Amino acid sequence: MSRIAIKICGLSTPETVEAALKGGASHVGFVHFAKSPRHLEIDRLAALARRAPDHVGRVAVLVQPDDALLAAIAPHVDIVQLHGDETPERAAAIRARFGRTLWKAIPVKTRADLAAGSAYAGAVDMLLYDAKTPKGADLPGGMGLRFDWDLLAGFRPPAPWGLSGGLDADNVAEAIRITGAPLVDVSSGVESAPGIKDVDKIAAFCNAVSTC
Ligand SMILES: O=C(O)c1ccccc1NCC(=O)[C@H](O)[C@H](O)COP(=O)(O)O
Repeated sequence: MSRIAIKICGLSTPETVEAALKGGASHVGFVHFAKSPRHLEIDRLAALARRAPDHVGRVAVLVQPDDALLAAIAPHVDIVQLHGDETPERAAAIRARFGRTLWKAIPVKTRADLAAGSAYAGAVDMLLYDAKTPKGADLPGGMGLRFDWDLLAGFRPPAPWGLSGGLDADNVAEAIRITGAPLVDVSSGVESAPGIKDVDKIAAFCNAVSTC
């Protein structure tokens, strides 16, 4: 396994889950959000999550989930990643009620956006700095967009953190060099088309991270 944690997100087939595991991913991510090309119904999400061994974190990516959805999905994963406009109070309540490790995506376009993470320190276990998607976009993540990594150079995140947004095998080493990210998260950059993961791209991404 790489020194830097790797989350391959938006997996939707057994073959691509296996490719992530073979590449040494520390986390595998599954999206439950109807507008996403990576959306998985709960039974399929659960079946894919079961393929990961205990040392690999299984992450459910959710957007403003209500308690009923959380009750249905949380038993199948180790980590819930909140990727919507959930408040710190709602995040803390979810963590307390469902007993899962909680990650919160922080959408970033400008330096001012980084500050939003502070309010979640103590309420969640990890902050995932991800590129902000355009107003009115169907998806709050998974669009292959990147933000200016220099914003994170010298920045002291208020909690454990990871980097996301527009990463791929060609740019991830530079992103890690600039930001010092301890975890990198990728979706579009290991796809051949939206929602279609590519086993060779997953291998290349994991390989690129392992050289860092
Ligand atoms: O991937 C999606 O379709 C998605 C939908 C709704 C909320 C979040 C989503 N993805 C979140 C992720 O964790 C992605 O890995 C992250 O945004 C990076 O995506 P990309 O820039 O495509 O690598």
